Amino acid sequence: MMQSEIKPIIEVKGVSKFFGEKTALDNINLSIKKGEFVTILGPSGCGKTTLLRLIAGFQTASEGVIRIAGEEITQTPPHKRPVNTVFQKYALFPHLNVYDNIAFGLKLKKKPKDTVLKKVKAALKMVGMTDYEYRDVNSLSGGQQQRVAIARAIVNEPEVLLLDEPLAALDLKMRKDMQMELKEMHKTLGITFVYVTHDQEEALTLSDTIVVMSEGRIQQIGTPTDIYNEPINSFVADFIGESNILNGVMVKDKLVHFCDRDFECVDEGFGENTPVDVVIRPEDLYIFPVSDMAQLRGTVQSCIFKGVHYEMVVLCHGYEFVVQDYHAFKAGTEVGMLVKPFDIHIMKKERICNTFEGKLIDETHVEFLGCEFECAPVDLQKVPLGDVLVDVDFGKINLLDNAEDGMLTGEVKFILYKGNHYHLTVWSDWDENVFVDTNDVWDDGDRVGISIAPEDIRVRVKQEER
Ligand SMILES: Nc1ncnc2c1ncn2[C@@H]1O[C@H](COP(=O)(O)OP(=O)(O)OP(=O)(O)O)[C@@H](O)[C@H]1O
Repeated sequence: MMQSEIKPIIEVKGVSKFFGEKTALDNINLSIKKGEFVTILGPSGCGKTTLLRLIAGFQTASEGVIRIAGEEITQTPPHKRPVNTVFQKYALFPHLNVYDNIAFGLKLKKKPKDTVLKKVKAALKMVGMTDYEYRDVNSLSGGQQQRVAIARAIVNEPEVLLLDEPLAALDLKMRKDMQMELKEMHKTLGITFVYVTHDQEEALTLSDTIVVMSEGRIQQIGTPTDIYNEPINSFVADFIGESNILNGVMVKDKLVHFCDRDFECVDEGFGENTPVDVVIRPEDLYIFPVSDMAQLRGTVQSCIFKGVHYEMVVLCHGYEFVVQDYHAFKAGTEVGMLVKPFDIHIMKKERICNTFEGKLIDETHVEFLGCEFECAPVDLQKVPLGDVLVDVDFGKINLLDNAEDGMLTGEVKFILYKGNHYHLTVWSDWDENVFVDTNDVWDDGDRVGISIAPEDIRVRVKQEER
């Protein structure tokens, strides 16, 4: 059957979830095909567990519709949905042995004893735990307990298996083994797996389709290769594997400028002289002793062995490039670098400065982000009092160690290193993102004060929306 002919088993349409003021999910649209292995991937707090819980029925959507196998189940309780969930914590009954844990659901449904026996044995075989049926679950290792949890979920023959970071509590070796086994199980069972993880490598290894989420929204849906090779924006590029992400300017079709020179690339349709993000994977930079062939010349800052390859940081035109190669170039070495047009990925910038909705109060005061800011005098003939837009450049937002010293406060949520500076997303306590370019080093989760000088606040007319 053609891929496109396969009916969706799960349809999520316009789904949002609010917890009080907090938007955990914002207009999610997702269609999952029968038999697919779909991974929902994203950093902590992006809403992936909430989405899974809505599909499972442990929580209800604030807006939108969820269908499973063609039936609307938005308000259907969990036990009436054709799904089973495996959680990160094994959630086994400690007073029951392995057999009784797995048989629990079947016994509840009053299935005949010999059917229960047959099904439990088959499930145990599937997870590689034959002969463990009479063991006390407390005597099992973490990995074995998780296998029992999976057996308990699949014994009910659900149409969809939901897995919420099921391997997160296991050590690295066990996790890798279990990943392979899960993939095998998926193939053998032929049912749909919806898998939640924050581990990009796990997502790339396991999935047919990856759904990348950030801040309650879907950023990109695609196959692992699509997502890795053609990330849609710098967030996805950074989240999926390591990348060099630089500010550049698309000069014209197939020509991009960064690091003080033009590079041929394959991208088109960005217009002329358009600011863009340029993404180059560390393995796509060729590094060699400096020669005329070099497009970029730089000095190696550090070189560490990573097991198979070396990872080097090369300082070049004030930008730090991460380069991976099988050959080591020692710190201090002058090197040349080359990148093929095909390996330069161009991404549209989602924004080039902060734009906030605000209210002009008088000639020198404007309200936005929940505060009243002093601004440079505004010509009231051109910009009347009332609703306005306020632009502030990324580099003109000051972050302060002492949160109380700011005009408002926030939390550093996402850090992107752009070769010669950091681009931060700060979630303000006014529940709006503030984007900041800085050379200072901040950590994810840092509480900060935010201040803006009056001369850096640009007020403009808010165009009537059509
Ligand atoms: N019951 C709740 N009440 C209030 N806020 C909640 C509740 N559940 C989740 N949230 C908030 O919704 C957002 C999304 O949470 P969710 O658990 O779905 O994220 P996640 O991507 O699964 O993160 P993690 O990997 O850390 O579990 C978070 O900001 C979280 O604090």
